Amino acid sequence: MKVATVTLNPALDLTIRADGWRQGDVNTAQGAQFDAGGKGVNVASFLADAGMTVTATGLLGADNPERFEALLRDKGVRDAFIRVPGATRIGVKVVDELAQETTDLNLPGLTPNNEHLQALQGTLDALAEDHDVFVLAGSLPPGAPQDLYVQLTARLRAAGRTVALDTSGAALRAALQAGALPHLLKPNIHELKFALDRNLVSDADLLAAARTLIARGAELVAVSMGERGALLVTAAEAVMARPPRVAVKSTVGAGDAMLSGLVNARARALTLHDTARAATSFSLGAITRVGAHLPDPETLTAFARQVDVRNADHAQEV
Ligand SMILES: Nc1ncnc2c1ncn2[C@@H]1O[C@H](COP(=O)(O)OP(=O)(O)OP(=O)(O)O)[C@@H](O)[C@H]1O
Ligand SMILES: O=P(O)(O)OC[C@@]1(O)O[C@H](CO)[C@@H](O)[C@@H]1O
Repeated sequence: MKVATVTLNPALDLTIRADGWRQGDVNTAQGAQFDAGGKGVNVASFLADAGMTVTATGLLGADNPERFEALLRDKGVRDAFIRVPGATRIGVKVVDELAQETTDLNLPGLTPNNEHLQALQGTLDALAEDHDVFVLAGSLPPGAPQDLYVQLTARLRAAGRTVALDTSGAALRAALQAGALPHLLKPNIHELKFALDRNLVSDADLLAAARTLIARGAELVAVSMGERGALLVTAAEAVMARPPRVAVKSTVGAGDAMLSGLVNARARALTLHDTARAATSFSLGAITRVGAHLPDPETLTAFARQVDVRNADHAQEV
């Protein structure tokens, strides 16, 4: 199975470790590192670590592509990014390991023109010839139409391809209102509340919301809730996956790892219980290191064993 990830608004992530830092103070930091990032780039990196054949496309700034090129080369991911003038945005991530907190400062990104968007469409049409799954992930770049993911999803579905979507804000709202929903959706709970304009208070509310999306054509909806885990819903089943407590190095990419685990589990035709376990183990692997990399298979298996997965039809309040 071949997977293509689509990152329209990648980011060069600058992770700064500053234990005990305080907003508005002069703070001392322990260290910093740059990583090629953006949700689809992270998914490509996780899936390559899981042994899958991956192509990464999207829009990449021509002025600072080196770290992205190096990551894709090192992981054996095919680079099908369209270069656009300017530098890819920086995403600042301040990690406080003492407080176990990660703070994100995401810049807006480069503005593509019509030519870039048409070139992207051409690349996707070509990839749709022989790629089975398309992962559309991350925010839209400034100036892009809010229904861009709706258009891409409709076209890829019409070509018979499987589509997974993880986005936020107005782009997610548009995607959830569209006629053709993606097969796989992984919003976090805040993104889902905003997109549906509903105050989802209990597990029952969440389950009902996910089921409306399933009724409208999605095959799997995974609503992630940070350290509280994730609710996974299909037409036949619903499960709640609670992670164990771990020492977090950075929560950046936790959701991307979960999405990668869902895609990987689908390729392996796992049951929903095993999918929940595997996807959560990917997230645990991601948050126990900085950068979008999975640990060795033994560590992943050990994490998977520690995930508490139960039927969610009679779940407790979240
Ligand atoms: N602090 C934590 N402890 C244990 N597991 C966590 C923690 N944070 C996240 N996870 C795991 O990662 C999964 C995805 O996390 P989360 O809901 O934060 O995704 P997200 O908001 O999409 O993340 P991002 O946008 O940063 O990639 C959770 O369902 C959970 O299994
Ligand atoms: O602005 P977006 O696209 O919503 O999020 C961008 C981003 O926070 O997502 C990844 C983590 O999920 C990071 O690598 C990146 O900086």
